[in-house]
Amino acid sequence: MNCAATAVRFLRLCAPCARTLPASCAAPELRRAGSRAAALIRRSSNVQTTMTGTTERGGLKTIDDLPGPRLSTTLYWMIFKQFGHKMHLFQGVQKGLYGPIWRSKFGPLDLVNVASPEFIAQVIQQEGRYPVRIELLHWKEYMDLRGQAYGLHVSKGPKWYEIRKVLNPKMLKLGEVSAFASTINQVVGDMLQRVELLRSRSQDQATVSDVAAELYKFGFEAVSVILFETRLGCLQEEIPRDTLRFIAAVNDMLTLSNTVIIFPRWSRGILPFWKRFVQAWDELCGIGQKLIDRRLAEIEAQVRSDQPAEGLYLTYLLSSDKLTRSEVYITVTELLLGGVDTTSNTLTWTLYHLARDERAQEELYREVNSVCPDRREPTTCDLSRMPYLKAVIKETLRLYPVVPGNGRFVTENEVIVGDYWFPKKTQFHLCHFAVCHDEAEFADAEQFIPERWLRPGMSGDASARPAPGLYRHQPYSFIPFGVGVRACVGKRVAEMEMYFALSRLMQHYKVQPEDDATTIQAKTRTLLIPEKPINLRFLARSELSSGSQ
Ligand code: HEM
Repeated sequence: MNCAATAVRFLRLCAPCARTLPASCAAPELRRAGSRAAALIRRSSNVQTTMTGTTERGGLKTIDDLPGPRLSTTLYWMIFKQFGHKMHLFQGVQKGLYGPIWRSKFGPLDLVNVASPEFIAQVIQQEGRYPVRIELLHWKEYMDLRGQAYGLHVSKGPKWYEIRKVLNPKMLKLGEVSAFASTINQVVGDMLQRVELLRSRSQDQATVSDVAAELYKFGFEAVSVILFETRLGCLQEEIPRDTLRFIAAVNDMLTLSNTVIIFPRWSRGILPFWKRFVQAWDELCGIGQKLIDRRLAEIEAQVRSDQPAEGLYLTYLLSSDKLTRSEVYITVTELLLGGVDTTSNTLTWTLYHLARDERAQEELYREVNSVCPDRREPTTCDLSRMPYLKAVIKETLRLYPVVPGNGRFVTENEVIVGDYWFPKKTQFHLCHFAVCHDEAEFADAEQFIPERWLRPGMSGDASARPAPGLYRHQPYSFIPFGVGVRACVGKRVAEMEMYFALSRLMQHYKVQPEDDATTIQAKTRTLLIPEKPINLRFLARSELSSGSQ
């Protein structure tokens, strides 16, 4: 994929104000670090705003003083060194060459890359009240073409915040999200049945091929059941035709989005991409709208017959009366876009590592089994007693931050990072992957060590391997769900899906690699995905000797 497209896709997912960090979005240590960074900026800044609102930059350097590759150098790395699909690794290479802040140009983008937790914290501190990740002008153009309302990705300023204010309470509050638990657990049950079916069909009665593709179906079904309050049948043996069309439309729109953004507007009549992009959006919105309208008709019928209209997220949105119908359509669609392959790829990488790390897998199994003996289905309350489970997911997100780079297009403020001054409308690229893999931030950074997320003594296993210093890291060195008011709105839902799915998979199966010798690398297609299919063996614990059950 073109490097500009890849960069754009990074930034699409990734986008606002540490000063207004809500409790739901950031851990206390993150907020403390945020205030430290703000104090640092205030102290070190010698920028003064004059009466006319212009800024004297004092002794600070500007964007033109930043080191960074020429376009020809970038192209050389992309094409000849084959970093086009390894943008996550490219962050580290460039950091090694230019230090923790550098400039790079990709197609239409002029990026300031920051790759240290301190600098990331400084950008976030100055991002303003209504942060933006990147301007998606082609999405806006589509919405204008169809006269549609703007959703989370196109709305700006207070309008964006109004939408977030409606979405947040039912998505980010732990207590509220628990209402989704039993529904998610049903979907997990279907996923387990599908694993059984696939095993039974495999030659060795154990292997599931392309685990990421299977978990994608799980991710799609799990988030859709909350958003549309309808089962789509993604995990059935025969996936319904409309569901297949829906899945294809999501893929097409996201893929074409990356192509369309890099071509100038005048090429739209000549090249086929814009037309196909519009078709994909039409299909996606059409199916989404149909699902929402169908559910709305059911709710209206319930209300007419004096039955309580109980539902999950859609009922809440429709009944909140704070969003127009058109805003509900687009918002639900955007939640779906953010919520499928993020969760599924994280789960895939988790299983991949556990399959190769018997000790960690057994530690996890022991924990799940001690909290929920005899394969009892875990509840949200049980999850709170599974620190190792959470540590395993965190460690996976550190090694494979599924959104490896985030973005901030800072429009409200001039920004100071280190001893550089940047004008308003500077596009920052926050190199999260590079930071997560930096030895200076994480001891044994390339190793899968869930214990680093446990406080000393939290793991039940005396032979666990944490070493002194393993537990410490700077809070902004690990922000897989982003940070601030613009952070991921689906974080709680994603965690719940992953915790239930992983704990129940562990209750039933011991996971092994199909082939020990093959390691599978990550590649970037916006998200960090496996470069080739991951096949795993799922050995039924009920058939194993009692020691490893
Ligand atoms: C492992 C799972 C997930 C990861 C790692 C993840 C990560 C992220 C990141 C890094 C951002 C950008 C945040 C920022 O700019 O500070 C984001 C935004 C977003 N995520 Fe997630 N996400 C995940 C799951 C989900 C799920 C399940 C949903 C939907 C239910 C979702 C919906 C969204 C939406 C709508 C945005 C844009 C929010 C806005 O711009 O206001 N995500 N996510």
